[in-house]
Amino acid sequence: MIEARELTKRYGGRTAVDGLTFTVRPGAVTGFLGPNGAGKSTTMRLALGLVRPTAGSVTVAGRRYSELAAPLREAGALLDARAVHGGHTVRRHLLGLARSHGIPARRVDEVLGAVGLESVADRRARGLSLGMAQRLGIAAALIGDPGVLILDEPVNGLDTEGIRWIRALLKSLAAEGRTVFLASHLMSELELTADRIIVIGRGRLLADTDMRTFIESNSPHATLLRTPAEESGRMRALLEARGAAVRPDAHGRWRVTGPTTTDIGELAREHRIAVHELTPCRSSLEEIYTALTGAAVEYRSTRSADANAEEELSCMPS
Ligand SMILES: Nc1ncnc2c1ncn2[C@@H]1O[C@H](COP(=O)(O)OP(=O)(O)OP(=O)(O)O)[C@@H](O)[C@H]1O
Repeated sequence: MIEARELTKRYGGRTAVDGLTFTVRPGAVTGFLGPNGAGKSTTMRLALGLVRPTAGSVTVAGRRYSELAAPLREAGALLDARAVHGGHTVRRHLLGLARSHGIPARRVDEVLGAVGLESVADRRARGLSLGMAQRLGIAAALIGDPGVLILDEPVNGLDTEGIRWIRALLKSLAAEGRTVFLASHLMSELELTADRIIVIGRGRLLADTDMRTFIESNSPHATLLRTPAEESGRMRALLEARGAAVRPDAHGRWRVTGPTTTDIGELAREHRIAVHELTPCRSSLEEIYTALTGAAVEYRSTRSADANAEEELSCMPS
């Protein structure tokens, strides 16, 4: 468990983290999202005792990180995969960590196996690809078999196989009852991996909810409908007579807002109109996130990427 209460960090006149209160619970992967400069890394550093809060508090496993008797056994972290002595071999790096924290050396082979780095155990860290360095960082985070994992962009540099691997790993760690706190810019990946989501912007909390609720409650109540061309005018009229808003989409379908998907299907059946497609809409995490954080983006280009945020959210099959 990670608990932040009114957590605040100021650097001079700049507020990086602004009164954040949230709880990251065990047994789930919690995604941590926010635009560049929103304060994610600072929050993670505060949780790991690397910076001190200006006000408020953050605890890991019920204590401030600095008060943990065996920190690596309580919380493992990956903040910067390249922050490793380049001259050390993979094995030596992990052995050093284990020895300095009273962790048995056999644990090194276990974590090397868990992250798939056995074959490069004797290679120097500076010769590793970014993807391998990420795996080494994850091995280091796991070395104390901790109940809490704090991972800042662990997917960076991983190829498709690596991304699938880390997704399965994080889900299995959460299923074992661990707390997994994961910052990532890869929305589609986070959507697949995280059970819960915490969104911040300019240091402030914007959302703290489970992923499904976040997507469902922020998605448009709309349905895509395709009928045979000769029936589409009649279908539209029937829908509009019931107060539905009906617009064509770019693929020759009606986008229907108002009635439920079930009601639309029943209406078509009642009037003996064939239905070739009936798709309830939901938005992607990325679209909802862009709309939510539009106002909280600190560094934006003049031709802003969120210029489209005002536009209607798209439709993906639920
Ligand atoms: N050591 C520091 N000294 C001064 N300002 C800092 C320091 N660390 C972070 N900041 C500032 O605090 C704010 C939050 O930065 P932080 O790195 O936590 O954001 P982030 O959400 O992790 O961003 P990114 O997605 O780009 O990694 C930024 O405005 C940053 O410039």
